[in-house]
Amino acid sequence: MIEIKDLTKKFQDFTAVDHLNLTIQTGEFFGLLGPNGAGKTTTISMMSTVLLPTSGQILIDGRPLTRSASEQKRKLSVITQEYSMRQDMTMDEVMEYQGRLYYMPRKLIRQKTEELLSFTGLLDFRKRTVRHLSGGMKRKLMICRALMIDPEILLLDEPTAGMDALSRRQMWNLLRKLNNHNMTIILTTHYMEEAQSLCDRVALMEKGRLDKVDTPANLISELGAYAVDETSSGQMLQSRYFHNRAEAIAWLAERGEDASFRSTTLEDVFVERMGHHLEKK
Ligand SMILES: Nc1ncnc2c1ncn2[C@@H]1O[C@H](COP(=O)(O)OP(=O)(O)OP(=O)(O)O)[C@@H](O)[C@H]1O
Repeated sequence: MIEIKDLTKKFQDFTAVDHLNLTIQTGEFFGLLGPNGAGKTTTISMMSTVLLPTSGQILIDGRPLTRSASEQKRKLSVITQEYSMRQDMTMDEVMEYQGRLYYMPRKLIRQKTEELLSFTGLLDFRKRTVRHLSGGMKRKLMICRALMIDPEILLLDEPTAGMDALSRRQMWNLLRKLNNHNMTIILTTHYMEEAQSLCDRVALMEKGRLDKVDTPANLISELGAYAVDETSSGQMLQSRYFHNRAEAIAWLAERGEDASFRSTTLEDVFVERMGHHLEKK
């Protein structure tokens, strides 16, 4: 279990993360969502101890996470937005280098490399250098590298940013597989469809503060699970949300041609909640 308690990060006078409180259960698939600058990456960076909190703390299984808490740190692996890998190394070499960093025996390094590259569908490309990998393959390789030390918790900062729809879905399947092996996964994403499809619960952040934490289904049902989009001359005007299907259909009938009916999505929740906050600026 991960407990984030009153976690705050200031950069000089600017507060990037403001008294954040969250509890994430073991085996949970958890999403950190929020507009640009909400504090998601800063939160992930504190969870990986790359950044130190200004105040507050993070507990892993009840014990404080600090830079020197090697037992707690070993439970976590982080995958950042940057491809922090040497371009001239092959996949095999990247994995071997990682294993050696953690003083793993050679035999175990070879065995885990085989196992992980096969698990992620990269085995056929193991002799390729990083320079010659596609963006999606590089991200998968970063996951393999992060899994080398058998972490219990995987932190991913925008794991599918810039990926095409097919590669994104492959990545989703891979993350689901890992989560099914009881790995706790925490990711940040700007893709609401991704969060809705993968996450057990999501936290909506805005300006460093927590706005709401819940399951995507609860957030959607709170807004109203039935949506009617109102249009005029093919232009989208606004969406209305209904808790009751019959009411939504009645409204649709009233609007005639200038409306369409659909299910509400997490993206609607995001736009409604975050748009509201922006208007208050
Ligand atoms: N090293 C730093 N020094 C000063 N300000 C910083 C630093 N790192 C982040 N910030 C600021 O903190 C705020 C939160 O940044 P963060 O990168 O955590 O946001 P984010 O939610 O991950 O955004 P995005 O979705 O754009 O990646 C931003 O306003 C950012 O400019």
